[in-house]
Amino acid sequence: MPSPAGRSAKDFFRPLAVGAPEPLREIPARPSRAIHFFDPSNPKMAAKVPQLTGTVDVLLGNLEDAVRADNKVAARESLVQIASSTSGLGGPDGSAQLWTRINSLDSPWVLDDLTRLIPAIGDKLDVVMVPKVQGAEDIAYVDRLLAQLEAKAGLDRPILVHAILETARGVANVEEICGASPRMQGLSLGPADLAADRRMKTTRVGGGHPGYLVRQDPTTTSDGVLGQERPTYQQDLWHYTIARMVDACAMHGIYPYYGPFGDISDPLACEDQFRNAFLLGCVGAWSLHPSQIEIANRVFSPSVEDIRHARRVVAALNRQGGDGTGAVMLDGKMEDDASLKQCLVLVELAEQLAAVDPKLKEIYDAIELTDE
Ligand SMILES: CC(C)(COP(=O)(O)OP(=O)(O)OC[C@H]1O[C@@H](n2cnc3c(N)ncnc32)[C@H](O)[C@@H]1OP(=O)(O)O)[C@@H](O)C(=O)NCCC(=O)NCCSC(=O)C[C@](C)(O)C(=O)O
Ligand SMILES: [Mg+2]
Repeated sequence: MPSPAGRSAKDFFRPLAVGAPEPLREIPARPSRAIHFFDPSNPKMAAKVPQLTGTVDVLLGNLEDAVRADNKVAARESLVQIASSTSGLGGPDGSAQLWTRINSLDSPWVLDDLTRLIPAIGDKLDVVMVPKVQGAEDIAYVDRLLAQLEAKAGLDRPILVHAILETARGVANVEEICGASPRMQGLSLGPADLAADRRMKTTRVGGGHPGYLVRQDPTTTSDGVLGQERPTYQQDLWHYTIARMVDACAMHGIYPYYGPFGDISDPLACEDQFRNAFLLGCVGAWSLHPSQIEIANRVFSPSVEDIRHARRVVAALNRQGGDGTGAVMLDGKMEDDASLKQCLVLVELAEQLAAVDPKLKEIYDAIELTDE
């Protein structure tokens, strides 16, 4: 049966152009807690890139929305200059990955974005983020074009593709988008465009809304008197979409990300939104302002408490049988093969992060287990 992208199984991992690099069989789990957006045409932001390189997992040169139309060419050219001149940025050995968000596929700029960037800095670019992806056909278009450009540029490493879900059709097609190409690295939520496309009645870039709530039922006393207290609980507008993204990504072995939180002045709500996404299965979020990098780095790194608990569960199950099967009691709770698997998710993530973050390594290494 053909894949959603129309390719048979035997052709799925064939390069789409003669001389293009072999597609990857597995998407590497490179830490990407914060994808930090900068406008390369903004001199102040561009000047901050070298100092951010050691502090953030991913730097993304944004060419799409938030870059003025009359700055599109300047942004593209400045990105070429920044990628060529910043040490430690991009490529397999970069201390920060280099991503770009190209203009949308129906825009007048996108063809020049790709034909300019790939030959000039294709060896540095790790991931191309494609906005407003509607279905597998959009990924197929970018996939073939990237293969042609990689072959022409003589690149030996395939550039990966990340799709933003920001239309109702994109959400409806989320599974086929994730499976459309071996280049697919992950998905981000685009809450602002998605809200507009869905005709939601919000005006924010991500985050909640005080009107989206549930209210507790009225309470009555034993005398039948109606109580006045009716607490309300704000709900998460993005839960449904994030949950769909997480399942689609897990099914295809790629990575889900929350996306942007536009209220820079509310770090607490930003942290909560990021943490919800982390707990549901996302590996990172976007940072739009330098102040959001620390929030994402902290939230998307497992806590000391989680790692201590996870290691205790691993140790307890190993003590029992050595192969991690069976059931044990720890702190009054049953732990078994399935809770072990959850704990291993956290332990493996901590190892990946410690490999790139020396401060975190020190913190995780210092955790002591009190059990015998
Ligand atoms: C919000 C803004 C206007 C506040 O910018 P500001 O200059 O007013 O803020 P500030 O607090 O005064 O900035 C302090 C310093 O940090 C710099 N700075 C500030 N931001 C950055 C940055 N990102 N990277 C590097 N440096 C930055 C800024 O230039 C300044 O430098 P200075 O100390 O030399 O004066 C600004 O931060 C910004 O433009 N951020 C990026 C916005 C962006 O990329 N938006 C697009 C992604 S969200 C989106 O597209 C939606 C989506 C997914 O498509 C969909 O939901 O549909
Ligand atoms: Mg958008």
